[in-house]
Amino acid sequence: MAGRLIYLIGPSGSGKDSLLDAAREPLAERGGRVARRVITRSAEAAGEAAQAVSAEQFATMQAQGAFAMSWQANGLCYGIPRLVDDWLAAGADVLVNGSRAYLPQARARYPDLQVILLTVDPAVLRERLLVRGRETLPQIEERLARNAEFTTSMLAADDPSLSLLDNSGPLRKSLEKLFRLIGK
Ligand SMILES: Nc1ncnc2c1ncn2[C@@H]1O[C@H](COP(=O)(O)OP(=O)(O)OP(=O)(O)O)[C@@H](O)[C@H]1O
Ligand SMILES: O=P(O)(O)OC[C@H]1O[C@H](OP(=O)(O)O)[C@H](O)[C@@H]1O
Repeated sequence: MAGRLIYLIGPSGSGKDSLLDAAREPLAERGGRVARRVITRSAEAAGEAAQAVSAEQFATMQAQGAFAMSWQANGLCYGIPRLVDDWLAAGADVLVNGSRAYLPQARARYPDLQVILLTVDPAVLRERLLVRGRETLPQIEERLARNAEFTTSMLAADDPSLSLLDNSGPLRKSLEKLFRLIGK
């Protein structure tokens, strides 16, 4: 039986990567997987959970059909490896760090995907981006502006297929909520 794609989205800085990192082991114990993104950013900024590539490498990988999904945002290219399709076909549930803008395309390709929207108090969000310090101040302001636009439109849409998960509190609590939402 095919597994389910769980598409985690939310503002930059809301904690998607942190939650995915925390979910990796407990999900693996239940037969699930967390996808590793390919991103055109430096290896240092990409961290362990993503593969850093140059723009040229990304274009080559894309031309070779290396990605199940790919998008551009924040001046970067993002790819989700084709490997996730093998995992899904083998029956594993797969968690991915997705893009809000790419949701319609993701839905078209995976009609049964489960969408989880992370929310976080706006003041907490700003603070988290500043403390993380991965982007410059103008880049952080751009991300906050992009987030404000999406948050308003996504919540206004009142989409019943969207599950909301508030990550304003401790990560451990959010992890418990995530596993409840995905029924694991
Ligand atoms: N529940 C939490 N409590 C406190 N700090 C948190 C929590 N969740 C995440 N953080 C911190 O907030 C910052 C942003 O988290 P993270 O990088 O996981 O966000 P993200 O949604 O993946 O962002 P982006 O989309 O920009 O990659 C990090 O410094 C992380 O340690
Ligand atoms: O704004 P939207 O379209 O939701 O997503 C844009 C992209 O930016 C974030 O990644 P990161 O902060 O660069 O790691 C998200 O995870 C997503 O891939």
